[in-house]
Amino acid sequence: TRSTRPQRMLKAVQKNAIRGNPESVISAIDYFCKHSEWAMNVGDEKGCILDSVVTEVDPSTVLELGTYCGYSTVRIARLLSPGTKFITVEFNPASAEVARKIIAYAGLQDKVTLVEGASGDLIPQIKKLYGITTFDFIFLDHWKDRYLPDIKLFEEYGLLRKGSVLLADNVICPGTPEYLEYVRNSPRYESRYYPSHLEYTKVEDGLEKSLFLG
Ligand SMILES: CNc1ncnc2c1ncn2[C@@H]1O[C@H](/C=C/CNC(=O)c2cc(-c3ccc(F)cc3)cc(O)c2O)[C@H](F)[C@H]1O
Ligand SMILES: [Mg+2]
Repeated sequence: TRSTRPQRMLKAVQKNAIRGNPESVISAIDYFCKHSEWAMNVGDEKGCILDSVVTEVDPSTVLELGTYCGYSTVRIARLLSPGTKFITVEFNPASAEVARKIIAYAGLQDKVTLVEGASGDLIPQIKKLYGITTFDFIFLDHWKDRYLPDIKLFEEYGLLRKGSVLLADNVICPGTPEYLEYVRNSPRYESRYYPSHLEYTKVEDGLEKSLFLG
């Protein structure tokens, strides 16, 4: 049977990257997406914005929704201080398997807890299952129509604190209009748009950073 795109991406990492070297894993995936097959990783341009926000926040607790192949997981994990709790959520078992292998190839498996499941099911249980009270940094990159319902779950289950930073991918393309409207109009958030481009293209896209005010 034909391989999947994530499986071909993993092969490219195993062929072109250096085991234990996160930068080379990131470069190998970007090269694969630019020269072989486009894939919906946050990419190098938006990835640099992601890097700068993670570095600025220097979080002790991190949540990522939508692991996919683990590209942004590797980007984030490589910047975290020792002891940081990082949970990434992926409900497609095939994607989760590829992500685990890519994260391990980068040597970052001890920094990341990859949870297989749906964000809507996991969020209510995170405190109980992982002993996390609030998240300092959340990266949203899963189904675009789930950003808004999930941010409301964060509020409902008390997973945000004054100063929590949420960073959302694809707020222009494919777009997350309801989410944008919410975070930009709610008095409980201070939002800022970071203009960029859809990964590996010249199409306009960007990231929305939202600070929870408590
Ligand atoms: C709903 N709760 C979930 N819980 C756990 N894992 C989940 C959940 N929902 C999805 N997943 C998991 O998260 C991933 C889904 C990512 C979706 N991403 C995109 O669609 C997306 C699309 C484009 C795009 C732009 C232009 C174009 F022409 C074509 C595509 C660009 C992007 O950067 C994206 O991120 C994974 F696949 C799914 O199993
Ligand atoms: Mg995305």
